[in-house]
Amino acid sequence: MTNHQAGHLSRRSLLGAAGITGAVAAAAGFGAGELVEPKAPTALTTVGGDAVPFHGTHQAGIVEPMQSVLHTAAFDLTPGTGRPGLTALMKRWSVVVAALTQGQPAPGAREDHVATDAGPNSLTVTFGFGASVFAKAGLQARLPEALAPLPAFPEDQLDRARSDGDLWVQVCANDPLVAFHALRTLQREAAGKATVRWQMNGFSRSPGATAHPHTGRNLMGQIDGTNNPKPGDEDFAAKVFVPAAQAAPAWMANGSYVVFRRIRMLLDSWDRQSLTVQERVIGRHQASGAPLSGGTETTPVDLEKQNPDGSLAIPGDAHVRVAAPASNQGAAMLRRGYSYHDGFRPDGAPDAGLLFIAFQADPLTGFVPVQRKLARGDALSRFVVHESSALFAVPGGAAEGGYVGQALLE
Ligand SMILES: C=CC1=C(C)c2cc3[nH]c(cc4nc(cc5[nH]c(cc1n2)c(C)c5CCC(=O)O)C(CCC(=O)O)=C4C)c(C)c3C=C
Ligand SMILES: [Fe+2]
Repeated sequence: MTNHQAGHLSRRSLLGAAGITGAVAAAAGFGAGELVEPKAPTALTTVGGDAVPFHGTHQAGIVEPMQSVLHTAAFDLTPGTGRPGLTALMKRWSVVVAALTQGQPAPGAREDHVATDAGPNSLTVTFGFGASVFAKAGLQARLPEALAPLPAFPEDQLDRARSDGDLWVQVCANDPLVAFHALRTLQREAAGKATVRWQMNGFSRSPGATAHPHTGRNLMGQIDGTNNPKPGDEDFAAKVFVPAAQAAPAWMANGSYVVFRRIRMLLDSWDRQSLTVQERVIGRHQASGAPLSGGTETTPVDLEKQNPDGSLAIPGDAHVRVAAPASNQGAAMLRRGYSYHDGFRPDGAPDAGLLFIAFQADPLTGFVPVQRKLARGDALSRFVVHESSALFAVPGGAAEGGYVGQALLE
């Protein structure tokens, strides 16, 4: 039993006792609640103490379970930074992140105490390079073909100021102060070399929020992420990471490509649909996440299954049908999206949706064909608007004493 559960139980039993004595308490002139002893302070739990290694074959923040808080930002190099400045920045960012992810202060930086006592809280920081940085740093010869600009998809309403960028950072943690502190530290360390181009904030379920942990939900209420490739799958690495042996360019060995899309949900319109319509749009039951073809959340989707009247159990334009690898020559990606809410728009509608983040070995055989198909025939597209877009090369992880991007920059 965790400290939290113990606290909860003792409070519940105390409340039970208070129920019995409530009448006596009221008669004595104070509420029954006041008889409840304050909960004992909870020590730093395993949530706060959890640390994810920074060094490794792959960067952290890709295969790890999602944390509850996301900050993601793109930086542009300041004029004149060039390759030496970029190299110095990646070295410095790596040193700082290696420390912060282990709950240590950033070496050589003034301690601001924003995250003091908070523990590492599963902090991960993932770095990427956008196509635009290669010319600025004199690295055109090392630009991966896979970083070719994403095509324009029908119905895209992209804000270019909140798209693309030279460098990408994804900061994830199970504590908002830890996440903010990491992002702010990265920004400070970039002074004179790079400035923030855009920044967005996302959230997911808190660790321990449910006694039956399952795949998280998005702001439409759906369980989202069920049919993601799983780290235990035989072909997981081939789908998500650039194989070291055949990496082209070689510096992308063990790296990945991340597609970022800010996708606003038209929640007022969504809320006006019946549950039946909502479930047919996705092809899964809302409460359980089970496919409309039957079973439980984890039952494989049966795209052939028919209803007694001969109609398809999973409609022809259902999101899971159109997005499925089976409908896209096996195209797959690891989705690690976060919800966002940026208040309300002038018309009163929530400015909210999904910060879609998907890692794959090659976007040209991952995201691009799937999004092409979704943009043409996905029932969900009536309820979403793609507002920002970016593609970044995410190099492999740093070795002890090394830094992210070393193979590119040296
Ligand atoms: C181009 C790729 C995709 C975009 C963009 C996208 C947006 C998007 N998706 C949901 C909600 C769900 N998606 C689900 C499954 C799913 N989605 C994609 C791809 C994109 N989604 C894939 C490849 C899959 C898996 C398909 C399969 O193999 O079955 C699901 C079902 C649960 C799950 O498997 O994750 C939901 C729910 C939203 C709301 C959204 C844009 C806002
Ligand atoms: Fe999806």
